[in-house]
Amino acid sequence: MAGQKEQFTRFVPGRIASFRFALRGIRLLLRTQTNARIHAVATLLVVTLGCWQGVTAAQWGLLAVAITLVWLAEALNTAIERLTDLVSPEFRPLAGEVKDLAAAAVLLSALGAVAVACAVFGPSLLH
Ligand SMILES: Nc1ncnc2c1ncn2[C@@H]1O[C@H](COP(=O)(O)OP(=O)(O)OP(=O)(O)O)[C@@H](O)[C@H]1O
Repeated sequence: MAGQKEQFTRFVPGRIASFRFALRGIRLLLRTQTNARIHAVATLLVVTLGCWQGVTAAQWGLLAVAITLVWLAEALNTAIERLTDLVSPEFRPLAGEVKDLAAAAVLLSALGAVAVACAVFGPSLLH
């Protein structure tokens, strides 16, 4: 019983520390990546438009998935870029391909988000 309590008292600060590391990653993303700041503005615009248009719960779900995928791709792209610079600071075709592929993930997710935004907001904006 005492052991379980001790484990729990160690578990909670560990989880809080992990959460703080993740928040540090988000701050790093916003501070260093112009694209992340563009995503932040786009996210605010979409949420504002969604509130203004009174979109349905299902549409909010679609928008949330699309927005999350773009942020996820941007965070992983930044991590991959940094890891590539760490492993291969010199110019290497393979390192370039790794970065291009990571950038492709961001572009694909952004195109998907534009498609979702068009499907959700298009009909009401056109009328
Ligand atoms: N070490 C390298 N070897 C070969 N090509 C590279 C290397 N580093 C970068 N490149 C090429 O330059 C491109 C831009 O790389 P860079 O690290 O500057 O990303 P970035 O433009 O800062 O990306 P983002 O705008 O997402 O931050 C890569 O997609 C890749 O084609």
